[in-house]
Amino acid sequence: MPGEDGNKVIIFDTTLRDGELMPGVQINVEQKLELAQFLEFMKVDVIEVGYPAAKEKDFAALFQVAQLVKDSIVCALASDKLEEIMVAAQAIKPAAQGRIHLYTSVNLKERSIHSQAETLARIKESVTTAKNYCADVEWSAFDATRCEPDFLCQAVETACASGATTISIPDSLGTASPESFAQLIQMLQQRVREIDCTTLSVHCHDDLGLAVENSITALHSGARQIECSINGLGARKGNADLVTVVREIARMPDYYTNVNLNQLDSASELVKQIIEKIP
Ligand SMILES: CC(C)C(=O)C(=O)O
Repeated sequence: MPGEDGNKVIIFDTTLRDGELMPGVQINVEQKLELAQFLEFMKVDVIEVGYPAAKEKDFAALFQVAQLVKDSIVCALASDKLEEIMVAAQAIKPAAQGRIHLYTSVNLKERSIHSQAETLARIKESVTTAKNYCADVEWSAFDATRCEPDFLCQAVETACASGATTISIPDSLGTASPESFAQLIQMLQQRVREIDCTTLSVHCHDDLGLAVENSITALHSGARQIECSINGLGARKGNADLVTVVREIARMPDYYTNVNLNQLDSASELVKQIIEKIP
């Protein structure tokens, strides 16, 4: 991975985006602002604030967070549709450090050469377009753990060649085991040479209660960014819990994060209070 220090693990918080997909969770713009400022204060590296093309309030939240937050990267999610990329770019315009996070589903149900070629073309076009707006572009291989491995390699190669600076391998439905997830990450490291020029990220869901273990295991296979959320909020059973991930890494001799360990309990409490206020 690029950068001066290969042992640093980048902490990417998605409480404000994937966290809101947990049944019953809603976070309003003021609460997003409050939590984003706290995440910056505790030195989270990347804050994913929302999906602005899908939710109008996320556009407002992103635009305001982007004006206020200077030390963390402010990130907006978009699919590979060009209209969505433009909305994401507008939402993060005021950011001192902005990121556009793109995703494309790589688990193709119909495995025709035609649909594979179309998907690769969409990845190329979307990453290239996002790069015109923002130097920092993350690309996620949605449903990577259930994708055909040869096609996953081609998709990742395409995203790297088109200029993605971070490649994320999500276990979108939370079906992977630590062994199978580690093997997948190792396979990509071995077969896609260009991945070395990017930061390799993981995004694990907790359907089997393995999101933290899968994320930590991936570090040994070369991942250097972990996507997680405070109190593990996220779609269905949630994402890897940031508090646990950061504490686990702090106990490991080979890796470190920039996150202030003394603020973890307060962050957890703040999110609990926000959830309790939901009518
Ligand atoms: C959009 C992507 C990153 C996602 O949330 C997932 O794969 O679970």
